Amino acid sequence: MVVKVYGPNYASPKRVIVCLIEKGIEFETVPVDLFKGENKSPEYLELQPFGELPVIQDGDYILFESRAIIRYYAEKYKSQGTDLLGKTIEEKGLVDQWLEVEAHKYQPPLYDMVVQILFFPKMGIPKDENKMKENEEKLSKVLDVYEERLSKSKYLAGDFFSLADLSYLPFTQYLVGPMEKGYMIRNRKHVSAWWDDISSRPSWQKVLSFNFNP
Ligand SMILES: N[C@@H](CCC(=O)N[C@@H](CS(=O)(=O)O)C(=O)NCC(=O)O)C(=O)O
Repeated sequence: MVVKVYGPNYASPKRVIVCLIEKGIEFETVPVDLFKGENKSPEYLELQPFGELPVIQDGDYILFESRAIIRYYAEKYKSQGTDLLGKTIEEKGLVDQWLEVEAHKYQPPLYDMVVQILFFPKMGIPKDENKMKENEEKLSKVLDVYEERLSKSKYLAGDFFSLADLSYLPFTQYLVGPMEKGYMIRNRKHVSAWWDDISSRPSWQKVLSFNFNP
């Protein structure tokens, strides 16, 4: 059964897509246009009651929350493609730790900035400069922790690329790309080297090359 990924144009679904590519899992995409409110349609809400992207359909199995989805496929296809979970229970613990840090410390301030810089202008909503400054300061403190960690370890969970690193790809791409805040990465030597390493992976380059139809 081919996995259906809803909302390929957006960052959280890309977190799932890059994982499927790393694992060599066949998928197809179903466009969902947030600006047309298609994520609030009854059909979509039937799949994802919070009306957020992504959701996947794998036969009768439906799953939402991008990090739950990548954990599911990393486990289900553990012996296929790149091992993204670590080998020992201690490594798995560190993968989970840095995945949780990404979800609860890195993503929230960055998501607020993404919405303000990339979404608000399309919706005619003015930026809140104070909020932007506050979020950039929060994100900067989190990146300082990564700089320290990555001065001791090639990847966040250890000397292997894992879900913990993969999870950072979509939104950090926004940061260094359309948000024009790449200096937050480049000003940190070890974070910069880590970003160059993970973002140059063929899987992520493939995601960037897709011309997903909105
Ligand atoms: N924790 C969720 C967050 C999903 C989420 O916020 N998705 C955004 C799209 S993206 O910018 O994260 O890619 C969305 O649907 N936003 C529309 C909305 O919240 O109504 C996940 O990781 O799947």
